[in-house]
Amino acid sequence: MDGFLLSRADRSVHAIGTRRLFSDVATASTALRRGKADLIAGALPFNPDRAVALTEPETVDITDGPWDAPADLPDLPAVRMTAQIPLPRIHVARVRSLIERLELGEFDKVVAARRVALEADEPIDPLSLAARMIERHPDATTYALDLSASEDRYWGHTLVGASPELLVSVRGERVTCRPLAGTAARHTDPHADRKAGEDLLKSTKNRTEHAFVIDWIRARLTPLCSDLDIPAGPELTSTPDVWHLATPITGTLRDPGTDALTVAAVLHPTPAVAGTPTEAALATIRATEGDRRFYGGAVGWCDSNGDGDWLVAIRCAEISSDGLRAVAWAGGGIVAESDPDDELAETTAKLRTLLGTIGL
Ligand SMILES: C=C(O[C@H]1C=CC=C(C(=O)O)[C@@H]1O)C(=O)O
Repeated sequence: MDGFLLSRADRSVHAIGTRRLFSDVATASTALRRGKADLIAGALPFNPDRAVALTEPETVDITDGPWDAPADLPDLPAVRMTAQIPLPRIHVARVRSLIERLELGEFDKVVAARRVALEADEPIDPLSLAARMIERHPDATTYALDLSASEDRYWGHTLVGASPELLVSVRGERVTCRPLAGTAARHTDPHADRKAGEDLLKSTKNRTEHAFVIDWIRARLTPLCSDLDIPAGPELTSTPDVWHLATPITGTLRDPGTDALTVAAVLHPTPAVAGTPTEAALATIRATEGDRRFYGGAVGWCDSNGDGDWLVAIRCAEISSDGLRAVAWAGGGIVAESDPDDELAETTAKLRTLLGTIGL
């Protein structure tokens, strides 16, 4: 796939071609400010020290409403799961040992993720997968983008997902964030489903997990924003697969010249994907999981006015250049009160976003 797609219910951005590559956020932001680029689109990796995948595209098509997929996209092939990394029982054991370290006070929160490897006999077309995700997750922001602009090992790889989590949106001076943290699986029985949501909203463990994210966003936005409006407690939101705790946050940029890409880089990685304190969480994630690549990163666009939308790159898969292999990730925030088996079940529910879309 050549290009970038970000589709949500009210608006979609579809960009094609590469006019220019950017090695880091500062260079990209400077190009926008100096009028050397009209729009930059792409992704920041989970690890802020690794290479970004940011480009100025050749053409950009911005339309109202979700992306209107062409009728001639190839069908999605049958896909099979070939590995779970780590094995589910190892994920449970890993979470158990993280809880021990949390109880000792080594850190306050850490996000533990696992991944599944997928194989197909025919290529998975990233845009076909995106079109299917838009249908199945109309309230999420579906994204699909070429990662080739990053390091060579991403040549021809694409990232496709449907994220429910807005990292930041900037329109003029107005900044909006909608962090998520705290999860419960949905149920088919409406009564049980409603109760699962209500229980989540009351859960001290989940509210604690959520509060770390809000504290981080408050601390990172305070130097950048005046009139920061952060509700006292979270609200409930849902995807077809899970309930989440969400907090809608708004603020006004002190310097109207601050662009959306810069704000995204200041906020990333929030404790919704890393943990608290951030450095200790990142070191632990690196040691246990290795490189998360672009899972848990940020994906979005920013124009020369500084406006833009950046989503947390979750509920996604990275597809190989031949389209025959993919890796999907899901993680969950671990705090001292977490239960290891529940955490495994939570990642399974989150993986449904991707796996359910491809018929697994
Ligand atoms: C890290 C993920 O979800 C984040 C977003 C919402 C809820 C989360 C949680 O409850 O742990 C996570 O912070 C993921 O989907 O892989």
